[in-house]
This record gives sequence, structure tokens and C-alpha cells, in this order.
Amino acid sequence: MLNLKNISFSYAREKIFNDINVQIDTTLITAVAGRNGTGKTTLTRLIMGLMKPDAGTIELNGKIISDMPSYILAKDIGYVFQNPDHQLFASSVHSEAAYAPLALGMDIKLAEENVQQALIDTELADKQECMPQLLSLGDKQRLSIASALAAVPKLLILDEPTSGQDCRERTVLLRLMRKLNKKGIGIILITHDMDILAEHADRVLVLSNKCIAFEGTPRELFTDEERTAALGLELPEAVRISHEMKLELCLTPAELYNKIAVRREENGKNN
Ligand SMILES: Nc1ncnc2c1ncn2[C@@H]1O[C@H](COP(=O)(O)OP(=O)(O)OP(=O)(O)O)[C@@H](O)[C@H]1O
Repeated sequence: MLNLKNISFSYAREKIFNDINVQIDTTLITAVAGRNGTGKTTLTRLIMGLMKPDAGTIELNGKIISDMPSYILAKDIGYVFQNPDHQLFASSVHSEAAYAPLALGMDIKLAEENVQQALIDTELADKQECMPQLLSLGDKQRLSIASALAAVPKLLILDEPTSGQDCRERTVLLRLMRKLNKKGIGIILITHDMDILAEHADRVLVLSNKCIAFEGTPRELFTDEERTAALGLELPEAVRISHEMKLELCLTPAELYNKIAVRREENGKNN
């Protein structure tokens, strides 16, 4: 469990959070959403120890982490930036993935095993000698994830991981995210993409007005159309169409197709 207690934070004179309290289940995929500038990235930087709260504490599994330096926290929490070019610096895929475990002092043999597993998980095992800068955006993003995974984190924070990617790369990344979660890694996913949020998140936090304005499941969030709009969020396509067709709320295209098929069948029987 990640427990944020009475967190307040300001940049110079701009207050970003005013006494936030929230528990995040680190076995799940938790999406963090909200309008631009509501503090999604700031929240995850506080969790990562890249910045310190002005007040309050952050605990991971009962241990206070908000006073720990980020390089110590990197053992437990992996952070993947929105733009992988801000993160990648090594001359090969392998050395990029090996950097974190070696810098954290992991035994060389164990580090190599973890690097190989991370590269297999991220489908980059056949690109070990490639230059990171020459990879596609999707490969770069997965390499950033591999670098975090090689340190064997308990929690992975992904900041808009699919931005700028094509449909195929996006699918590969989302499949990877679910696979990692099934292997026991908690995911915090910052996203503006409500289709992704509806389909892949177990829980959602929405930031607004310097606090957590909503906490619950995607289904609970999108059940109330007015609240969703007030929080500055779009409805996912499947939700919008199911509302328009006066069907039960559908979060995903698959759910929507099933509900439409059932309705057709019922209409067929009645005619
Ligand atoms: N280093 C900084 N110094 C001063 N102000 C900052 C800094 N970083 C962010 N801010 C401001 O803090 C507020 C929250 O920024 P943050 O990037 O956390 O929001 P966000 O919800 O992630 O935004 P977006 O959806 O646009 O990525 C914004 O008003 C932003 O301009």
C-alpha cells in the first residue's frame, strides 16, 4: 500500500496540493487523471522522492519514504518519463537496461539475469546491441520500462506512456503493462486517454482544485456523466456510444459489441 497522508506542496508561490489523503493499492493498476496542470506529474515526483512535500508523509508498505532520497527509492519504485529521450543516455540497449541495477549496487550476475528478463518482457531481447537513440518511439518507451524493471521495482510509475505512439506500439505497451501487473508489479499510470483508463485501470484518482476530487473504479467514474465533465474529462468512446444507444454502461469496445449483439438478438426474437 502507498499511503499519502496530509500532503501539501507548492512551487514557489503556486499551491499545487492542499492536504491530500489517499491510499493507493500497489497490487493494482491505478490511473491518475485530471485537467492539464492539476499536478499529476508533481504527485508522482513526490512519490518518487524527486521533490519533498511541504507537509505530510508518504508511506510505502508502512515505511515512511517521503524523507528518503530518490536514488534509494529507485530500488522500489521505477519511474518512466513521458518522453523517453529525457531518460535514455547509454550507447546500447543492454547498457541502458543494466545501468540502474549496477548503480544500485546489485550483484553483477543477478543484475545480468534481471536485465535479460527485463529485455525479454519488453520484447527487446533481440535489440541488445542497438543504439537507444535509433529505436522507434515505442521501442524507446519500452526500453525506459526495461531500465526500470531491471532494478526489480515493486511499483512502476508510467507518465503518459503511449503518447505519440501508433496503434500497434500502443497495443504492445498496454499488453506489457498488464503483463507486469499480473507478475505482481503495481502500476501508477498518468493518462489523458480515457479509452485507456476505462479499459485498463482498476482504480482511478482524479486531481482537481489542489485535491483528489474523485477516487474509485472507472465504472463508478463514468456512471456520472455530469461529474466526469465537471472534472474536465472526456467520456471514453464505448461509454459515450452506450449512453447514446441507451445500453447499460460499457467501458470497452468488447463490452459494447457484446451488449449490441444481445440487443439485436432480443429484437430478433421480439419481431
Ligand atoms: N518545476 C516547476 N516549477 C514551477 N512550477 C511548476 C514546475 N513544474 C510544474 N509546475 C506547475 O505546477 C502545476 C502542475 O504541473 P504538473 O506538470 O504536475 O501538472 P500535470 O497535471 O501533470 O499537467 P499535464 O497534464 O499538462 O502534464 C502547473 O501549473 C505547472 O505549470
